[in-house]
Amino acid sequence: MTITLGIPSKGRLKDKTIETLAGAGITVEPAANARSYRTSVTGFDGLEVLLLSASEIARELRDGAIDFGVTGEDLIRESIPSPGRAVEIVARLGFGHADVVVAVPDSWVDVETMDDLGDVAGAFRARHGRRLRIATKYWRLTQSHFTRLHGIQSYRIVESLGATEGAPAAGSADVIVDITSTGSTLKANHLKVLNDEPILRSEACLVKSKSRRRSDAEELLVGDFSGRFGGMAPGA
Ligand SMILES: Nc1ncnc2c1ncn2[C@@H]1O[C@H](COP(=O)(O)OP(=O)(O)OP(=O)(O)O)[C@@H](O)[C@H]1O
Ligand SMILES: O=P(O)(O)OC[C@H]1O[C@H](OP(=O)(O)OP(=O)(O)O)[C@H](O)[C@@H]1O
Repeated sequence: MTITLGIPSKGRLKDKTIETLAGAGITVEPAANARSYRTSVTGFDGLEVLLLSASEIARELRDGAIDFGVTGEDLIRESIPSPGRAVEIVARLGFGHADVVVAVPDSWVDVETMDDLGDVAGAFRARHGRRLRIATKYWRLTQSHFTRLHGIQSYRIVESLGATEGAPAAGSADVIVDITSTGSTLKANHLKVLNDEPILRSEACLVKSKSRRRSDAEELLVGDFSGRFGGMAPGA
C-alpha cells in the first residue's frame, strides 16, 4: 500500500522542496535517469514520489491522481475551480514567494489603484473603440479579481504564455497580470504595480488532494505524512 507525493522535477521550486522533505526526515534520491518521473525515497514507508512540473502537480491534485503535491499556491488557485473542495493546504513551506499582481504602463500617471483602472476600463471603448486588454496566463485569478472583487466588467483577456511583461510595449495588450518577486522584470518593461493588495501572495505549499479515493489504511498513512509537516504554517 502506498500514497503518492508529486514534487517539481525542475524549475525554481525543485531544490528547496527536496531540502524541506529532508528537514522532515524524508530523503528523495535522484531519479535513476533524467527522463524518469519516479524516484525512490527513504524515511517514510509507503511513500512514492513522482517528479512532475509545478503546474502538472496542481492538475494532478485537482483530479485526485496523487495524494500530496508541492507546488505554488498561484498554480493551485489558477488550475482548480473550487480549491477548498478539491484540495487542502497542509503547510506553507516558506519558499517560492511571489505575488500575482496587476501592472500598468509607468506612463499611466493617473492610474494607481484598481478603482482608477476600473474608471479607465469603463471609458476605454468610447475612447479607443475596443475594450481594455489584459495579458496574462492567470485567467481564473484575473477574472475573479477584476469582475468579482472589483466589479469591473469591461475588459478582454489576451492569453499570454510567455514574456507577458512585454505585451503592452508590443501593442498586444494594455495592462498585465503576472507573477513578480524582485520586480526587476516589470521595471525593465516600464510597468508599475497598482497600490492595492496583490491578487495573491503566493508561496510553495504542501497540498493534499481531497478528490482521491483512499482506503482507511491509506488515510492513516496520509495523516502520518501530514503530521510530519505539522509545525509549519497551515493554509486556508
Ligand atoms: N520570480 C518568479 N517567477 C515565476 N514564478 C515564481 C517566481 N518565484 C516563485 N515562483 C513560483 O514558482 C512556481 C513555478 O515554478 P517554475 O516556473 O520553476 O515552474 P515550471 O517548471 O516552469 O513549471 P511549469 O512547467 O509547470 O510551468 C509558481 O508557483 C510561482 O509562483
Ligand atoms: O519580479 P522578477 O524577479 O523579475 O520575476 C518575475 C519574472 O520571473 C518569471 O519569469 P522567468 O524569466 O523566470 O521565466 P518563466 O516565466 O519561464 O518562469 C516570471 O514569469 C516573471 O516574468
